[in-house]
Amino acid sequence: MMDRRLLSLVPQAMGHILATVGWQWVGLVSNIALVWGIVSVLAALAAGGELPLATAASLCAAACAGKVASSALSQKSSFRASEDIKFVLREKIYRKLLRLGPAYSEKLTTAEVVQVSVEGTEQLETYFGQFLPQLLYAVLAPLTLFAVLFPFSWQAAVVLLAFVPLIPLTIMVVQRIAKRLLSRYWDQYTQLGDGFLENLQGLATLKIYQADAARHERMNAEAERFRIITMKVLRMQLNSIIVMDIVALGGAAAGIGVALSQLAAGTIDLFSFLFIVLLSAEFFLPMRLLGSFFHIAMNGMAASGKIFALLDLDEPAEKPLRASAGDAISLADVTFGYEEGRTVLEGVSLDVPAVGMTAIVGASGSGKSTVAHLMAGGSDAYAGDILVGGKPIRSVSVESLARHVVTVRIGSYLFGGTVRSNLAVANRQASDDEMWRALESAALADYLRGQNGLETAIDEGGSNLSGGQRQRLAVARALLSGADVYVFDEATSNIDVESEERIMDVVRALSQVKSVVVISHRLANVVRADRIYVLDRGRVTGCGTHEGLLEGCSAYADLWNSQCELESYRGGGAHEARIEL
Ligand SMILES: Nc1ncnc2c1ncn2[C@@H]1O[C@H](COP(=O)(O)OP(=O)(O)OP(=O)(O)O)[C@@H](O)[C@H]1O
Repeated sequence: MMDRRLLSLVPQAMGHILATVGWQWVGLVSNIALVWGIVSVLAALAAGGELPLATAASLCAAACAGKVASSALSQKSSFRASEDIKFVLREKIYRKLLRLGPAYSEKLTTAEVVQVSVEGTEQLETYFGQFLPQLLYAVLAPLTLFAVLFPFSWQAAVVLLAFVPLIPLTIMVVQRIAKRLLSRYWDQYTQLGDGFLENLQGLATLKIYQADAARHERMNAEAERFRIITMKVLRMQLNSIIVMDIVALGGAAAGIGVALSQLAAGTIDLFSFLFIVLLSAEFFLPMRLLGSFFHIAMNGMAASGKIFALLDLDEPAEKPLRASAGDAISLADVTFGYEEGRTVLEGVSLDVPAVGMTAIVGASGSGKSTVAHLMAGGSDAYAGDILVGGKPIRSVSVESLARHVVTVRIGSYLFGGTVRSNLAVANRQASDDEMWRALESAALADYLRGQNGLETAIDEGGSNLSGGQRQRLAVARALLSGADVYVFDEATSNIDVESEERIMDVVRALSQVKSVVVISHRLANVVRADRIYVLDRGRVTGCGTHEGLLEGCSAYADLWNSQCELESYRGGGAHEARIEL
């Protein structure tokens, strides 16, 4: 109930929780005083004596003022107890995701992260602001009332107090069922969120293939499963509230029954009887209210389990990477698969020198992009060694790695905004001149001069640009980043041949001063690379220069010849060499 780890997240909350309980207690004392004032008038009225109106009126007025003030102050403290939790948790989740880096999606889904950080933290607000103060108050209030009623009728006070623990006992029984049910509820909730997000992202594709109706039905089925589990949760909550009500009302009735029998026997007077009757419900109200908060708090606790599981995920070490003259990337005997039982790379060894162009070629599906994925720290789940600047990549912080290696691939994301804001993502300090130079290099400057220059509007995902323009803007952005290693993964696909040639000129110039890795289907782009690695079904089957590979690597020669045939058929004829095998 009192989760130490949750409490340690916002240590200042405990003070506000205690203040809330204190003000609630002042409210209870005011209530007792109010009942005292009313009962003294009623008892005097029944006895036919002089009415203590002046004393009762001043007591009631003071009690009412006390109730109003304590209610306002306890609400204020309750708000203070909960106000930090959302901020603290969301900040922790955000920072954790940054530290996990691109590999985070291997461990949890985006929908899961969104749900725990939005709804999960909302429910924890109730846990801190309402449930925890109520938990303490629900113990304090019956003990106070017991002490007050004991002198009037110890028997009634004992009976009333004896019924109070039955409510937490009911809560404990419900908690056992609730824990399992709520964990299933959250699983289905995140599953539904996942499906929804995916369908939304792929909506255009679903529409094109008229597959949206089938997806709609699948989502309906998932939503129905979620509805059923939600109803089960609600039913469990309602049933437990009914049980708690029966215990509370039964306890009050038992206490009143004892007091009534004592009144009939003449062992207590009317004042004592009325005092007990009017305060008996107060014994149970705090516990009963605790029961109502309990369900929201339980939901929050279930979410906190997921939040802590996320916060506890192993993260890459925080060592920064110091660039040195010998900086490069090397893979030594790397074996990797995205799924268990399916190897995508097998014993891959390759070296990327600190300066120069390294190319990776191979048939579709041979594992080229997977090598780029690992070079960018996309996964830790490989066997073998990957060294960046001579250090194991696992020991390099995500931030350092991101500054060191930049990847441009098909569909690199463009943000809604302007050309300037998209370029600033890579380098916030870049001047207009630097931005224009990068755009010039990426063969996009002429087009943008005809538009609104750096202020040209870019729609979300770059949807108002052609595929080639999108790609060229992504290349310009990468050039601005000032990284040490550039990985161009099919970065010039989607681009007309003329622009492709211009970009490849820039890539070649870049490789004179930086480390450049080029992954390209089009071998003409890598003919002048310093070293070419040939991948075949996840294995390196050749390494050398273009000329050397044509002679010594049949897989490369096959690829080259088939591309030459295709391009001469299309009338391209861009290649200067053609060998006969
Ligand atoms: N995210 C992923 N999850 C599971 N399998 C994947 C994933 N990405 C790639 N693969 C699989 O890994 C293998 C290698 O894919 P990869 O994209 O590295 O090849 P590639 O040589 O770059 O291909 P292409 O030239 O067509 O882009 C393929 O069999 C592919 O199905």
